[in-house]
Amino acid sequence: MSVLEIKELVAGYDERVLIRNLSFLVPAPAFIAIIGHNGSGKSTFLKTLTGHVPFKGQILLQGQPYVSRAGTIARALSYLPQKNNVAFPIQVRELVVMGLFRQKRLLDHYTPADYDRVEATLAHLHISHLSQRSFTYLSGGEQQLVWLAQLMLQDAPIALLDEPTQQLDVYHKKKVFDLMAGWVRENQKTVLCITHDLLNLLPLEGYVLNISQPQPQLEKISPEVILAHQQFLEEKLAPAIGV
Ligand SMILES: Nc1ncnc2c1ncn2[C@@H]1O[C@H](COP(=O)(O)OP(=O)(O)OP(=O)(O)O)[C@@H](O)[C@H]1O
Repeated sequence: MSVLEIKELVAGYDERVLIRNLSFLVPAPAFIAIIGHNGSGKSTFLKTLTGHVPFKGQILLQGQPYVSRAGTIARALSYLPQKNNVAFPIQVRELVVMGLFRQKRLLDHYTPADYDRVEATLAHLHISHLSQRSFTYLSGGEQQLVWLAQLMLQDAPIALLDEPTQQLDVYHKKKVFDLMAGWVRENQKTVLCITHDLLNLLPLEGYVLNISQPQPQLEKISPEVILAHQQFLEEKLAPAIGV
């Protein structure tokens, strides 16, 4: 059974098709970097996978057709959007513990054991010192690391991340790419990660999918492949064609 299969996917908005006839197969847990120019449709593709953008074609998650069972989809996917705002004051540990929501019933309380898992995850990300801080006062990069902690607790087999390293310094960018590589290698997760940080991909095992190309397909990461995509992306994006 494949982890993820996309067959002749067409997706976009009323006036614009952004993803046209995309097909690929991820047979086993893997890291997939989704790259492309600004506005090429990378976020649109992830939002298609989360059910927020209408599509034609087929999406199979762990062998199940996308439209078959909503519960299956929710359990299979975790998603970290590009912009994730919190409009109320909340402590970091309270925000991170919400990552366990799938494992809880509606009125269940979080237990001391749940908070132990939160602390262990924060420690794994080297941000234990943020645990008691108020989330809204953290820096953009610190907030991004907190969202990653919450995503890790969700523990879904397929993680979708929209530019998780966008606001991070070079040290933390590298750490987060190492972390995602670890999820694949040690926890058999599949990670689809939108990024503009092509150089960070060089040491990784996995694939790139360049949404700016006319026929995007999975290509194994190697220095040559990354360099070719870097050069491709340094050119202007061809204008998208309307429906
Ligand atoms: N809900 C929407 N309705 C109509 N058009 C939209 C909608 N959301 C996004 N778009 C447009 O679709 C295009 C692709 O947007 P998308 O966010 O998928 O690009 P992206 O590749 O993720 O870009 P970036 O690298 O800048 O994050 C953009 O031109 C955007 O304005």
